Amino acid sequence: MRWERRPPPRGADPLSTSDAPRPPSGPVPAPHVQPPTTDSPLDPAAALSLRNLSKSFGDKLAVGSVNLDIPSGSFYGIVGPNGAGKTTMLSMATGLLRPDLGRVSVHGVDVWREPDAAKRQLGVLPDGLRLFDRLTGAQLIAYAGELRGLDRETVRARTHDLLAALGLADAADTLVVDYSAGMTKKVALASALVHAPRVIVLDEPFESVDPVSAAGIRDLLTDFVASGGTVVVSSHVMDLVQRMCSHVAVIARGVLLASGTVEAVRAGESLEDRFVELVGGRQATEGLSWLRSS
Ligand SMILES: Nc1ncnc2c1ncn2[C@@H]1O[C@H](COP(=O)(O)OP(=O)(O)OP(=O)(O)O)[C@@H](O)[C@H]1O
Repeated sequence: MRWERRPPPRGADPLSTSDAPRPPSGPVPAPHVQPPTTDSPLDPAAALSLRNLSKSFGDKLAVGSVNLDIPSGSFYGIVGPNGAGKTTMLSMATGLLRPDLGRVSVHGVDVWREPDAAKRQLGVLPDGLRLFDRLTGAQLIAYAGELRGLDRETVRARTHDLLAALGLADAADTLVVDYSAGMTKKVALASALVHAPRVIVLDEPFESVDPVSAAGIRDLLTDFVASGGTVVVSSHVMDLVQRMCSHVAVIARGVLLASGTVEAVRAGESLEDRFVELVGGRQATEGLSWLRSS
């Protein structure tokens, strides 16, 4: 499918790291080059601008004072260990979860003060999204398009294009409840794209998706970025992020440890090695000696 041409991406950002407190143990500090701070104004030129974004669940700090600018036209990876706060951060950034503190804007529009205007610019694939699964794939995408105010003809044409682009044409009239996990992910992605957003935010988009479909989704996202759109993707697969993304942010225990271009963050190492260094190394498995065969 084709995407509208948009202004070219901004130049690569220098490495930046958060001014937020570091987790209590382990991480190796990254070089520190003028990151946005809690007091910096939201950056209207950024696709997403996060300031002092914070959220606790009871006593548990899920996200602590994240400051981050995601450049327009970037393919931005968010990486972190399980429970790091990625989903919580992305949910707050896209208007799905109200922050305790902080602000976020999408192309200069405040997500929590002007939610309708902000959400028109956003396409979101949340983790574990519940869908109206008694609709067919085609009906679900069309429903998402009409909710976004598109006229019937545009919805019909885009639904057709998206089903074809994501390899779901043969399942267009199948109920979503009968889709596999990977097909469900793809139809949710199609529903997030139908209104042609400027910024696409995807939480674990490749989970449960077969390699051929994953390559198709990657191509679609790469085309979208090439046409001036911005993609933000959380993933645990470092190799994929290193190959696919122009920028990356590393988050652990709710704190941003490093952010910037992939080249700058990995600093000559593989992203995976750098990630392990930043988040505090591997976990010991000595305690599982009973699991080893004798
Ligand atoms: N609704 C909730 N209620 C209570 N605690 C929550 C809730 N959502 C998240 N948390 C906690 O907040 C922390 C961050 O969770 P989050 O889902 O944002 O992490 P994540 O980086 O997306 O993890 P994963 O990679 O495993 O998906 C975790 O400790 C989690 O247990």
